[in-house]
Amino acid sequence: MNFFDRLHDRIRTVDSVVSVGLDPDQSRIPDHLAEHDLPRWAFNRRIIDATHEHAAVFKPNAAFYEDPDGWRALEETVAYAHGKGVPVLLDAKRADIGNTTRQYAKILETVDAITVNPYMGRDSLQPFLSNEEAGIFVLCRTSNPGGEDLQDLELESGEPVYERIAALADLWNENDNVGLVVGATTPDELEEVREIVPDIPFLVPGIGAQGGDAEAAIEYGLADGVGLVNSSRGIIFAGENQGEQFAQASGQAARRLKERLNQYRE
Ligand SMILES: O=C(O)c1cc(=O)[nH]c(=O)n1[C@@H]1O[C@H](COP(=O)(O)O)[C@@H](O)[C@H]1O
Repeated sequence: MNFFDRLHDRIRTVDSVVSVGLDPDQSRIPDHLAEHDLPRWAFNRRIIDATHEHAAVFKPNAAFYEDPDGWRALEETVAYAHGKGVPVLLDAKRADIGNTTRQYAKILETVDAITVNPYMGRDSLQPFLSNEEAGIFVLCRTSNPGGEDLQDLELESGEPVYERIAALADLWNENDNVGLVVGATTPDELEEVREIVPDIPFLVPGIGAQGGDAEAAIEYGLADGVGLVNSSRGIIFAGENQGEQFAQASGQAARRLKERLNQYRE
């Protein structure tokens, strides 16, 4: 079954478009978990237990797992999220020459969806795009301040680069498996990209810690009700100062974000 059909079902089941970002910064994991064999896994397991009822997906960012213990923690985390019935979107922002991307794309046997970087063009993404079952989220207009450095540059046609990426993503969407990443910190750009691609679901990061616009994230991020609004630190570290109760605060933060976003959903 196509990823976006599965996501549609998941969103309906939990009545939520919240993507819970699993970015377990080791310097912020509660002290009482430090003695655990894999503190990041111990942390994530408790976060998943507390938030899964509000999670349309879990989105681990690969940057937080790139060492041997991290890989094990990620493997456990993905399996556990799947055990709870929650799809996993790996935020890896991948792409390379085709021969290398063919290797990268094997991760889609383990996770349900991935973020990819369009900078190297279509052939660098083709092994991902060819996977009909997976969700492939192409970076379009990112939420960080430097997102404007390249993505806002005007082409000869007068359109900014991020709009061209959106138009290209539409062409790349032969398998109905492409999404776009557009940050909530630039609501005008969200609106513009939505006009170019009415039918493509967005992953909208930048809510919470980055201060993005939740209403715009829903108004423009969803296509036919399908899309994702991510918060990572705002959920997983909501109970940072609450010791062993930390996960309970994360559950409440996820539920509050769900309810806030649901006010704007039709
Ligand atoms: O691809 C992403 O998810 C992403 C794209 C983007 O434009 N901005 C952005 O913040 N992200 C990711 O979304 C998450 C945001 O985390 P918080 O700011 O803690 O909610 C991080 O994992 C970022 O790497």
